Amino acid sequence: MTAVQFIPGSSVAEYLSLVRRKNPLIHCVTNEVVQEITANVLLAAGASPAMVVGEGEAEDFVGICDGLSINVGTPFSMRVQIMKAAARKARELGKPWILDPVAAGALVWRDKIIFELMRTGPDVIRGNASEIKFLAGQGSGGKGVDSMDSSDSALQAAVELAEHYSSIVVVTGRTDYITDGTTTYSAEGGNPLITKVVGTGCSLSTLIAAFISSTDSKLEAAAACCAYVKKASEKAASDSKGPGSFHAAYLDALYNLKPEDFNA
Ligand SMILES: Nc1ncnc2c1ncn2[C@@H]1O[C@H](COP(=O)(O)OP(=O)(O)OP(=O)(O)O)[C@@H](O)[C@H]1O
Ligand SMILES: Cc1ncsc1CCO
Ligand SMILES: [Mg+2]
Repeated sequence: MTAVQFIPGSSVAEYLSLVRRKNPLIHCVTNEVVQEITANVLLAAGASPAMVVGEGEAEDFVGICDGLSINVGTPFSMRVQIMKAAARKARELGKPWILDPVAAGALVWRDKIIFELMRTGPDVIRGNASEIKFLAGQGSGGKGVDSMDSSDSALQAAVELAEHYSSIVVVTGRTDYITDGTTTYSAEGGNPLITKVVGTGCSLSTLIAAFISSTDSKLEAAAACCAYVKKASEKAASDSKGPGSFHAAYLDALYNLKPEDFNA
């Protein structure tokens, strides 16, 4: 059994402050569905998004950005070449990068791409429970892009995946687990309404890129990011009537939450 610890509020405050101070530039190679929420989540939290996806410039931009987020949500051959080249460049330059393995387990072509990207050494792999279980050799994936499993049931898979790829693994759900295979943090709370807004997982991955780009303590920073998002999700749910108003309230909550709010 893996021992799990909470990320303390003081750490959430510390890493959120670092993001706000550094305002990291995050290179997003993500899917068509979530471009808007991804850019706005980064801005609201205090980072700077840039969707540089052209074949002539994506690789060069890795040299300019502070962190890279790769999301395989809507792959096609040119996009795949660009993702692989950007990932290799990040590895070569030592730039932090995160992989979001959207719908892992659902489609053979996509799975091959995901495994190749995982072998390129992401600092963090962030997925929902079904994705993480599949990648660890358990289960057959979710319902398309959605999870069919609880994050509790994926904790052991996350630990094994982290050990195997020497990467941090974040598995999200009712409870988020953040592990490097040795130390495991959890972030609890939030509100299930967040799952009714598309791209909240994808944009979380990109926000984790911003947090890990702001410090060398990447595991703690990734856990702090999850706890920050859980709190914003709670606040947004209490200020909204359904998915539409939640979307706006969530951006407002990310923007208005202050590091001091986590010290209490
Ligand atoms: N049952 C739940 N209760 C509270 N929060 C949840 C629940 N399920 C997921 N979340 C939160 O929703 C966010 C997205 O996680 P999820 O596991 O749904 O990602 P995802 O399936 O990759 O999302 P997407 O593909 O739509 O971007 C995370 O912040 C997570 O903590
Ligand atoms: C709905 C959807 N389809 C491909 S990617 C994506 C965004 C959520 O992962
Ligand atoms: Mg996802």
